[in-house]
Amino acid sequence: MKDTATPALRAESLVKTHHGEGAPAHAVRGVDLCVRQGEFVAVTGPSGAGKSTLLHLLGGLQRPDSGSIWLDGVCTDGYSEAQWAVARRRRIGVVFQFFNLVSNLSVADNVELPALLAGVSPKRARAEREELLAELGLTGKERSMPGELSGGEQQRVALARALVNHPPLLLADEPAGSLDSKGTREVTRLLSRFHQRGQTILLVTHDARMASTADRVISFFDGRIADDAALDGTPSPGKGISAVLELKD
Ligand SMILES: Nc1ncnc2c1ncn2[C@@H]1O[C@H](COP(=O)(O)OP(=O)(O)OP(=O)(O)O)[C@@H](O)[C@H]1O
Repeated sequence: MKDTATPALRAESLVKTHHGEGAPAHAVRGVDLCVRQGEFVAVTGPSGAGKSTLLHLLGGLQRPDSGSIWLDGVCTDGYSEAQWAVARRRRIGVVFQFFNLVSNLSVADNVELPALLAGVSPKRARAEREELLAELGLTGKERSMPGELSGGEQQRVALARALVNHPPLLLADEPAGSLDSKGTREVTRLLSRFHQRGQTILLVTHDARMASTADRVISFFDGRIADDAALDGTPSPGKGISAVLELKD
């Protein structure tokens, strides 16, 4: 049985400084974070606050200068690239603003690829893909190439790809950042639907309506958590569902 007491994600004293051309950018300056199983957390904040860097650290796409990250209670200190790659295949789904689809693979192949890489049989990968594409309203698009789809459709394929291995945690960085308001509503509804089924989600977004569908909103400012709605002692108001119901076409 799933241990719901163990946080889906925990980070302690995370620090990351980028050394580029100019002055060092202190993107993450000591972040402690705990995300419960099944929680939907939105991270908001001004441009340059360090939100994307934080998500990259939590997904193992960049390494912290110091601090630790636990996935489902397992400490990732000392994880190799290969171990992070396995974690991203099995335990963390990642969706970014720009779809991250393989442009010369069909929709079907894009979605099945992570499953096949994780050792799932071709038959099961196909079944998972069919189920997800149907769920995301993409049946009939299997043979299309990413470049033949609208932005909203591409982002739904990216979601299918991120979720095909049923990762306990979904990290989404501005998943609707390149979409119009209709596409944003589509992605918002889908995230909410997956959350209602128990998916843990950590979402970075500039979109206030999208953030309002989460259980908890963290404001990130200058590399630090400036405000965390879960810290003020109020129980989660369950506003997520009502905010989604308010989203009209
Ligand atoms: N690879 C990098 N090399 C150098 N500096 C970087 C790098 N990535 C990010 N930075 C800097 O780190 C700081 C935080 O950037 P980050 O992208 O994490 O912020 P953000 O809150 O996600 O911004 P946005 O909302 O605009 O995407 C910024 O000053 C940025 O310029």
